[in-house]
Amino acid sequence: MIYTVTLNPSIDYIVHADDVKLGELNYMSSDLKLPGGKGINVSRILHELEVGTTALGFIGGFTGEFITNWLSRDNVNTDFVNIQEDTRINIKLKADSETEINGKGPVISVAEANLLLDKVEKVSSEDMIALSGSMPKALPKDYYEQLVKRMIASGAEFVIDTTGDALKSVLPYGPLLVKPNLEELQQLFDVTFSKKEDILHYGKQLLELGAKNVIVSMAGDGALLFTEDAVYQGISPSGEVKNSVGAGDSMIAGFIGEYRKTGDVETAFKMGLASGSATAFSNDLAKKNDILSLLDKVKVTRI
Ligand SMILES: Nc1ncnc2c1ncn2[C@@H]1O[C@H](COP(=O)(O)OP(=O)(O)O)[C@@H](O)[C@H]1O
Ligand SMILES: O=P(O)(O)OC[C@H]1O[C@](O)(COP(=O)(O)O)[C@@H](O)[C@@H]1O
Repeated sequence: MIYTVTLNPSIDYIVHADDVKLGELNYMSSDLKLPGGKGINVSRILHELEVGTTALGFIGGFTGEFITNWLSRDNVNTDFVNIQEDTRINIKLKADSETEINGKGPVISVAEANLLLDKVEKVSSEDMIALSGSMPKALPKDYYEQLVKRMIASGAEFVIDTTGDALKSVLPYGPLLVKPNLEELQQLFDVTFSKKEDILHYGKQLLELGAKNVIVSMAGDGALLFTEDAVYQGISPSGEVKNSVGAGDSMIAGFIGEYRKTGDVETAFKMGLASGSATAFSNDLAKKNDILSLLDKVKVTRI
């Protein structure tokens, strides 16, 4: 079973507007509400790929109900901790350019936080856990580290997709995969890349700090995979981008789902690239057939 953990789920409110003028009344041309939050997206894609998954995390209020109803309608397993406050709403404004305004997230009580720690302790060595996304401010700064300590005691492997100090703090515990995008990698090391060698250098740094595999994702420019033995360059297929929200989460799901089946990082990387692009080319997250039809168009070379 692959468990995902989303500490700060969201309704992603996708708003299309042709011409937005700040300070004036604007009308939407169309809108769409989707369940969001990084771990939930990972679970939705794993389910599409027919990999057993259960989404864990904190969920609350009418917004939380929207998410649980959606997931239950799609038969995605969940085992959330129900919290007192409302799950957040993240605004994704698609006008001339794409603007995102993510909510801070609800307050989570100490008792609620402890319930999730107790849940992850019950995983077994056969399971994998994907920890994804930002933390609501109310949680202690070392909450991700607390989660990791509790679950690796069982021997389960974990992957983590978060940023900054929360990411740095769990690298020594040996995540199977971390997947910063270019911007997140620069922020993590407080640097600005000017050439490809910079990306290669800092990608390898993450291996040295403890990650077993690293993917640096670069949106339409594909991604780089760093393993113990080699570096691979992945080229994404081209296509019409409809909504790239969740492309990174889809990439993680594609990678870990395939890795569980084959144990082969290169094939897993291909599935990750196809899943990320298939989501970028869809309004919602990708469907299985969209992902599979892109697999042949993904190119991976050892560099
Ligand atoms: N415009 C695009 N065209 C083709 N593939 C894309 C595009 N945007 C994202 N992808 C695919 O999804 C992956 C993850 O996207 P990226 O935007 O880098 O992640 P994140 O959503 O975490 O910022 C990319 O490496 C690529 O494979
Ligand atoms: O937890 P964070 O970092 O605030 O991000 C949450 C947002 O990220 C998403 O999971 C999308 O992430 P990616 O585009 O990086 O795959 C949205 O569904 C959600 O609104």
